[in-house]
Amino acid sequence: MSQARANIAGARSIVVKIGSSAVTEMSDGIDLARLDALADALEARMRAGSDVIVVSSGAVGAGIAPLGLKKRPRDLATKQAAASVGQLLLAHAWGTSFARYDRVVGQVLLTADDISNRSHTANAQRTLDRLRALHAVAVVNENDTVATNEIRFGDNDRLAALVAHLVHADALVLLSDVAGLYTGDPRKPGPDGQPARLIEEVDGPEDLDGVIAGTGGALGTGGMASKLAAARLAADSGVPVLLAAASDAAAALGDASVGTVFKARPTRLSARRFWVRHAAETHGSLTLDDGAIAAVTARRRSLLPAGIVALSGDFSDGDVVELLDKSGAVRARGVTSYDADDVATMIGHSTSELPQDLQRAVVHADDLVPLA
Ligand SMILES: Nc1ncnc2c1ncn2[C@@H]1O[C@H](COP(=O)(O)OP(=O)(O)O)[C@@H](O)[C@H]1O
Ligand SMILES: N[C@@H](CCC(=O)OP(=O)(O)O)C(=O)O
Repeated sequence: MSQARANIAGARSIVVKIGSSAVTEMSDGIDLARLDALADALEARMRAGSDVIVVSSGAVGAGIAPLGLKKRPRDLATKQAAASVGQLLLAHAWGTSFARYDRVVGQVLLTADDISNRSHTANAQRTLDRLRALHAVAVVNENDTVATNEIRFGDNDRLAALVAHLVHADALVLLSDVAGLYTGDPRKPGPDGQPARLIEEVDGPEDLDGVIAGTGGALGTGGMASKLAAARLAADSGVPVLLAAASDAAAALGDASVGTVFKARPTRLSARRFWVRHAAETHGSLTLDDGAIAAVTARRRSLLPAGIVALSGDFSDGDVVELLDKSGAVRARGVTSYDADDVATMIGHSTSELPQDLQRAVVHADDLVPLA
């Protein structure tokens, strides 16, 4: 067995994300038998000594049938209505299922703002820690009824990876309706007419060459692309990921012998750079000339005002901004040392031309993270 699988099998703290497709059915709502089987596997892992946090999707899926809807709604208001009905049922179902083991469940609903705002992050972290200390299992979901399109995590794969980072988990397990990552959408033949193949191990980006990450099922949100993005995010924080079928939960949470394993990067991003890269909300952008793009991405230099050609947004010093190239592509993110009004006066000037109080870099190299 590979080291990454052994690390997941032996992880002391683990975040387990359960997809909508694993716990809900379009016409019947929550599938209680499948949910019980998942709770059995989660309880077994806790009894074996691991701390487990569950991130459960399925609120929207669970609300579809009771509201008499025919399919997963697309518009935000109906999705939120379905989630408000479904979340209640989902939390109750988890509570009832874990009660078979006298295990208490705590519901934790988070918005992206809770993770990008440092004081909210600390509160969420404290709640999760205390639930663990009290032997209760946290069941986390996005707080769908207040999350608008602009401020959504987008999908629970991303939320689960951010939670894994937040609680310093040793492993992330994504349970879906598919056995793992395939070379292409397993529902379709590949471009060569051959069926897609299961990839057992992803050690780095080179193992994803040619892989087609397609859309999800009728109940899921992000499909395979969001799982790959989440695996990348987890790898950045040093957390290995196992992607497996929910029907294989006992093996996935036992010896990790099933599904696709994503190795974590050996050198993890510092907490601050991880926050800049993945978690922080951005408040504006700076457009850079080609020389400045090369300096900040390839040579890892600080951003000086001479390389800035334009700015947008009303940011304050300490905010995270996007650094764009001239085509508008986001090439890096970083913490600005000045507010937008100051940067506007500095654009294009060399440092020596500026007054003493404006002679620091606009974004210091330590606070700047290039995007691949
Ligand atoms: N390369 C791929 N490998 C595996 N599954 C894929 C791939 N491309 C697309 N998919 C689809 O993604 C689905 C899982 O995504 P999704 O429905 O969003 O799951 P969940 O509800 O568990 O988050 C699978 O059922 C599968 O059909
Ligand atoms: N918060 C939403 C999650 C949507 C979502 O990301 O679904 P999935 O792709 O199945 O993990 C819900 O509970 O329905």
